[in-house]
Amino acid sequence: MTRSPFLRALAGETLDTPPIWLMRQAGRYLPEYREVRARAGSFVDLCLAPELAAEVTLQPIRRYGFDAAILFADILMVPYGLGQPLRFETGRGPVLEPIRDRAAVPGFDPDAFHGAVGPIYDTVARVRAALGPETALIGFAGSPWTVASYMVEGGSSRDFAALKLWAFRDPDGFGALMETIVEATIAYLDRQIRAGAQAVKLFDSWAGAAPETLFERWVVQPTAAIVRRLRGMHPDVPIIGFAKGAGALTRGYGSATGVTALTLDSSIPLAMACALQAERPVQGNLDPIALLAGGPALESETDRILEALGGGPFVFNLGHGIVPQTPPEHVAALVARVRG
Ligand SMILES: Cc1c2[nH]c(c1CCC(=O)O)Cc1[nH]c(c(CCC(=O)O)c1C)Cc1[nH]c(c(CCC(=O)O)c1C)Cc1[nH]c(c(C)c1CCC(=O)O)C2
Repeated sequence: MTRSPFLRALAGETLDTPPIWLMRQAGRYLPEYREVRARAGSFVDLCLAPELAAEVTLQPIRRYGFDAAILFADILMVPYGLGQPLRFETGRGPVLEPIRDRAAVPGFDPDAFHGAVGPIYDTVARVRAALGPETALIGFAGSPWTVASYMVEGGSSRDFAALKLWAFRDPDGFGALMETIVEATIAYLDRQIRAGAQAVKLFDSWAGAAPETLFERWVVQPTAAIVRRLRGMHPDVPIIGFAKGAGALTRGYGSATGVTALTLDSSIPLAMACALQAERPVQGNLDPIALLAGGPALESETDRILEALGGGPFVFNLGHGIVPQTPPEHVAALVARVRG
């Protein structure tokens, strides 16, 4: 089977037209998503309903012909699978019962975990069966540091004080939590790959909250452990790392973790992106607000990125997720611009 453009770029090929997909390409900016969402019950219910989750995964592929689909689920399905109560409140985001000491750390029980999140593997299989060979399917999980941030803070956070206090004061106890998350994440991604995911992405959305010492110990090392073990099981499946907000620490992140490719957020200057691209394929990094703006600003921002990174192994993407207010026509205009 000829590989899709997306997988070719991740294998290090430079393509005449870079493949494109967008973070949060399935979501509230699409009327057809809002329609399914309204009849799904809760957001967690939607993530666990294979027919509906497959449908919303495919919606942006039908509309725009993106080069990759990303499984519709959430990074917080790992805490859910570990038995931590989870709900999403409108206007507030995720709400979890915080875990803040070693006594509260759950162990990893594979049967209970896969029993709870098993429908997600069905979604993967359904989506893979519905896609043509030219469209790749990406599986994903959060990186342990970011997943831990929600488990410890009990939701989104501004300063990550509870997370960092625990990591600084009690590295052994915090390490027990990280160990559980690492084991669950490996098992979860292994099952996504076996169900049909052809690449996986590790989202470390809050990597930028960690100072250098915590970054090395709790962002890099757990990610490296996941990469090493998954690669042993699935040597040909590319693994994309996304250490959002890591700034200058992004330089060492690729080689220290062993990820195949890097997603770059919009704060990474293109000169630095080019230097990183000399070592591994890169993906990014249009500002989602430029996509919201549309018009000449969107065109010039897009062209700068294409000029800087189009001459090497590259996947066009945003530097973070599409914002819900984005007009769907702006996405169509972006795809047309990238495909020339
Ligand atoms: C940090 C994080 C989360 N989830 C995710 C991350 C990492 C990427 C990032 O930094 O954004 C990853 C994620 N979340 C979702 C996907 C699905 C696939 C896709 O990208 O299209 C993916 C890959 C769906 C979702 N996950 C969520 C929605 C919106 C919920 C809804 O439709 O009601 C979607 C489509 C909810 C969610 N999920 C999360 C939060 C903080 C929220 C609330 C904020 C918000 O509402 O945007 C946690």
